[in-house]
Amino acid sequence: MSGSPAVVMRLVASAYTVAEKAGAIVRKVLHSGELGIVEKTGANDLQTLADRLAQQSICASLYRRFPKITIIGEEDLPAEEIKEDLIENGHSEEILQKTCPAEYSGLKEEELVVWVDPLDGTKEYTEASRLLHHPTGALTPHKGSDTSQLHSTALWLLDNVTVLIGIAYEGKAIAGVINQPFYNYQLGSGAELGRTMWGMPGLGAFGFTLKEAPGDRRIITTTRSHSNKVVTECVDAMEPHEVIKVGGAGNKIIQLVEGRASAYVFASLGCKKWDTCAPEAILTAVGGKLTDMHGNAYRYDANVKHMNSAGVLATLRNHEYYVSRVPQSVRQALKTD
Ligand SMILES: Nc1ncnc2c1ncn2[C@@H]1O[C@H](COP(=O)(O)O)[C@@H](O)[C@H]1OP(=O)(O)O
Ligand SMILES: [Mg+2]
Ligand SMILES: [Mg+2]
Ligand SMILES: [Mg+2]
Repeated sequence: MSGSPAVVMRLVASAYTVAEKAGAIVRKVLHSGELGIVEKTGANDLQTLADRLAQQSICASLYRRFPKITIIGEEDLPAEEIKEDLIENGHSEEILQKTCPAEYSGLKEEELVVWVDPLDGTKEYTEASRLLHHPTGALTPHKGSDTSQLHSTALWLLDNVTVLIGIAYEGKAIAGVINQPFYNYQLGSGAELGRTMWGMPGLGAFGFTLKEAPGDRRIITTTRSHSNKVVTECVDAMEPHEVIKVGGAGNKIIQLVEGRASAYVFASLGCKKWDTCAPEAILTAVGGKLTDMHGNAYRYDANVKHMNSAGVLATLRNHEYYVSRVPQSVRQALKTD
């Protein structure tokens, strides 16, 4: 490679390190026990101090380096001076060494739209915190006790949490970074927590080992905290061998690419563009697909509606099968934009 790296590669390289910093903020707020929870539209739509700080950190850090990009973050925050210790100036040297796919090498800052979900799986994050900071002391569990059980549940919930930074060009998700702040929780105290995955269609996906779910089983991953009758009806229509209910859109895409699930099915509104942009880029980079329940692609232009009104259907393989199983009643309930 000659000359300076392509703008989009520099942006992904920065987003990688910025997502790591956001992940560290998410861990720190959890340990403080002071979550500062705010209800947005209701009890299942929450915002915490971690969502706020992580978004401020991500947006301010990226804008400092790339002043002309458009960033759309989940949280509505007042414009204010960001504390310097929230700024991340680093980047991943490894990403800068990669060759940018030719079609993206000439993209300009002002053509890129960045979709930021500072904390995906907020509901699970707050539930985990409640368990960990339970008066019976689940933070310091004794083996075999009830608190040990609470502790395990809390850690399992925390594994649902991710930080999502997606990059779009001409309405398409062309790069994505996912940080999973509590990855490796099974290794116990003292283990270094967190990992970062990233991907770009045409270049590949990194930070995990791609694995396909068993071809002879339909394992459906779906919502844990935003279910309703239509959601359940649609999962049942897939004739699943197994259903896994977990939190977070990022987390469910990780399950697809690591072979724990064959399809992510969410026949409801609720997920927004920042939930799906980064996951879609990584999934597409390994040959998968993310669409609405009709099999139509979502667009990520700066001016699109934020809500993914026609649901989310994502697979690594056999997308058409799952689209074909969506019941007529669901198709009618969820119209393509
Ligand atoms: N009804 C809803 N209200 C608010 N956010 C939702 C809703 N449904 C889904 N989401 C967002 O999509 C993610 C995936 O959904 P689910 O966990 O239910 O499968 C959630 O973690 C949440 O993102 P976030 O946690 O960033 O607010
Ligand atoms: Mg939210
Ligand atoms: Mg989210
Ligand atoms: Mg969020």
